[in-house]
Amino acid sequence: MDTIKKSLRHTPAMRWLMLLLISGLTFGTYWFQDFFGGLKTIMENDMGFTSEEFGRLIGLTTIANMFGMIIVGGIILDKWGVRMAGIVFGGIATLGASITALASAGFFGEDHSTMLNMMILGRILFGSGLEVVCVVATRTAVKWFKGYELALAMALNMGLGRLGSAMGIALAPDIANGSVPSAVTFAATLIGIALIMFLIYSVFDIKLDRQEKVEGAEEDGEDFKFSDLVKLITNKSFLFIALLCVAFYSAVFPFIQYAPDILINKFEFSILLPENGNIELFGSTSLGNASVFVALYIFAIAFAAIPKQIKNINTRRVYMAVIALLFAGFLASIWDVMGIWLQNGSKTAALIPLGTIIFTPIFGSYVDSKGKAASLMILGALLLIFAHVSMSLFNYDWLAYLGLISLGIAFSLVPAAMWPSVAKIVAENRLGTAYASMFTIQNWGLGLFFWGIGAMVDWFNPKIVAAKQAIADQLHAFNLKDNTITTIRNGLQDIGLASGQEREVIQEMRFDEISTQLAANNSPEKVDEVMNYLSSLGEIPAYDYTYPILALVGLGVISIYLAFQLKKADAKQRYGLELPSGQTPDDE
Ligand SMILES: C[C@H](N)C(=O)N[C@@H](CCCCN)C(=O)O
Repeated sequence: MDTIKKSLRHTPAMRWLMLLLISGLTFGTYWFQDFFGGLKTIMENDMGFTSEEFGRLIGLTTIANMFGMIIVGGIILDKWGVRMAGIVFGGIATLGASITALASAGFFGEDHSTMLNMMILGRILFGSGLEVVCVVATRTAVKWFKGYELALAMALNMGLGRLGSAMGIALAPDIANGSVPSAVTFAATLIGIALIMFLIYSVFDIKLDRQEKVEGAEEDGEDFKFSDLVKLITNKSFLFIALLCVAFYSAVFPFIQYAPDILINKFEFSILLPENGNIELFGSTSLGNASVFVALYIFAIAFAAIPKQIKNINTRRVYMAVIALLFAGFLASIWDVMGIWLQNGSKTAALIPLGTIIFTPIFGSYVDSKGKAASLMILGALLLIFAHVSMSLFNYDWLAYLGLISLGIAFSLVPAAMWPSVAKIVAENRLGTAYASMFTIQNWGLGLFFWGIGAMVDWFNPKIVAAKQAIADQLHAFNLKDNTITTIRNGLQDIGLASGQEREVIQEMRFDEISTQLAANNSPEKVDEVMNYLSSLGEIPAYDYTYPILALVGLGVISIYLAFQLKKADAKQRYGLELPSGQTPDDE
């Protein structure tokens, strides 16, 4: 007993401090993975990106993982332990993020292709660290929390990842303020800070290792083995769940990247928040807006993850009532601003990852106590189809909100049912191989759809793409500060007279209205601002997203087929996916 008392991880404050230190990497990498989603319009206006180039930048982030980086990372993790793996792969992610930031600021050259290619190089490096860093964080949580509040620690860590995604998407346009490099540099700095936090963690990790050796504790070894892989892929249930993982996540993560742009183009949501849509804290609107997300995260955890820790039922009820009251007060205080946020592309899209923080632990508890995992995956796939159909084939705001809510529920439901099911299908000593191979093929699907959706947007909207580029090029050619509204208008009229694909769109423009509006808006000085005005006036038509989203409906249909096949295979192979946690069909 004496030795147990001496180990750092047996002190609650130490465990939670360690969780905070390691979760920085989860938060920072998820932010960096997703924040470009909030910047797509600004990247088009300010940097001349097409949707295909945007998709290529995001899609190629997965390339190292497609070709086995997760497997290599897993092997290194097993050989070197969490400390070294975290430092090496966190370092690679930080280096990649820094290169992306420098490239976006024109450090390697200011021409479009140099910027794009160097940003891609940075993202490839970042992606090489990304997935392994997430596994490191999970393994580290196990190392410190096994025998203690492991489920809560994992929920908090995953929740911080989702919070990173949500804040990245929602706040990137505010941080950029019309200039992409500021937002990229901010995102890269977050990973840098997270790496420093991990280095501080490492000092405690060394100490724990010394202490735990005294206790004789070992890390749980889940090495990747090719012989295990062969056994896994001949198992029908595993095959169906792995393919479901590819199809489902490919319909969700890429959609989230494009969701702000879809809401802006298809449902006419705002690109930037109007002044009265900002919340101020200590004189800063970025801080104020960010604080809303942090508060929502705290409420989500308080509702979904903490009650399980309270054993006394009466205490739990009082606790829930107090949290509900506080939440109602908080909502009332931001009610008006929320109305404006729900009309803004990036703020609304950010609610999808944010919602999962509350719903995933709730569905996770349901799966633990009642089972029905395979049926819930079928339900999740159905919700996914509804979400994408409602946003591709229809044009109603209320239906889009319903679609987004369904997507948020599906995004909480399927992972909550899927990941514990893998643990039922696969023996514990093969779990490392199972997750590594699932993540590897998942990255093929993600890469294809991140890139493919952008390519499809360009493919189905050639005239709008050409017109946007011609207008942005013309505006960049001016020094807006030195030009009058009349010069801008005449310049736009000139390209309207030119030949080319863009001609049709530009000739439709109502130039008098453009001048009046630009003048009324205090003669904007940034290309991005002028482009946004033109879009808000309807002078630049919106992209048609129908077919790109319909492709995701196809993934939903594949998901539902796979979920049914999984249920059938489970009935034969008797893994008990429909049973509560800890029960097997033989117990019945
Ligand atoms: C993209 C990444 N490979 C992924 O699948 N992330 C999952 C979390 C998986 C956690 C498994 N214990 C996600 O839902 O973000």
